[in-house]
Amino acid sequence: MRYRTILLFGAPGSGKGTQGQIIGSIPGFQHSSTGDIFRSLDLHTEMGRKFWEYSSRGQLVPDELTIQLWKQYIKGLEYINQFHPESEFLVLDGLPRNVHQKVLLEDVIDVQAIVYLRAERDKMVERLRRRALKENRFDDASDEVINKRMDVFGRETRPVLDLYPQELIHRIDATMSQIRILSEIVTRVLVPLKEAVERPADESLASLQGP
Ligand SMILES: Nc1ncnc2c1ncn2[C@@H]1O[C@H](COP(=O)(O)OP(=O)(O)O)[C@@H](O)[C@H]1O
Repeated sequence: MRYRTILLFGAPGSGKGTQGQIIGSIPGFQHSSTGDIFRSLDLHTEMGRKFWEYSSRGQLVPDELTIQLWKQYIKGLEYINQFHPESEFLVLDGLPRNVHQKVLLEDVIDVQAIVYLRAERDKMVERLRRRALKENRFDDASDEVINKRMDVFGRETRPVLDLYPQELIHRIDATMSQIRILSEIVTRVLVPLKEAVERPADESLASLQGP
């Protein structure tokens, strides 16, 4: 069974992580961020070193490694009973990040909606500079690395959107307040999807129970 999936899509600094964390606290939605998974690695391990090596230069970690790590992580969540794919949506943040990753994931995820958080590049660069001060992230540490990451988004990640059916894509202005962005995502995407999966079960239950 492929995971029912909502993609959180947007450039670095668009606010995917903030929204993803909040959405992940709503019952029925499992947030999974590849950036968070990478940052949780011990930098002394082979995988941790690879992450540091690429991300500190503003580059993507190689695709096979990324997908392998993510699959292990999500299987682990299923195994310890923290993710229930038969009843929950996966909210994927930071994956797929290029066309090859999209292809590698095709037999694993069933993309039912895409939330695309959009803002002008300058706005997002400004946010990343502020985040660097607050969160001490080495991939936000210099304008050079930040600009490199924005270029990678435009060149490798943004084209992925063109490969999905356009009716799945919900474009949302990432410069609005966080609560308004959340409200848009909830009403335009989460409620309709959740009600659509719950409806058949309810209806069949109702028919079992009679009038
Ligand atoms: N799907 C992915 N493929 C390759 N590298 C990734 C992927 N997701 C995250 N990374 C690595 O982790 C870094 C941080 O990612 P993330 O937390 O999503 O930050 P941001 O959205 O600000 O770029 C990326 O710059 C990249 O090096």
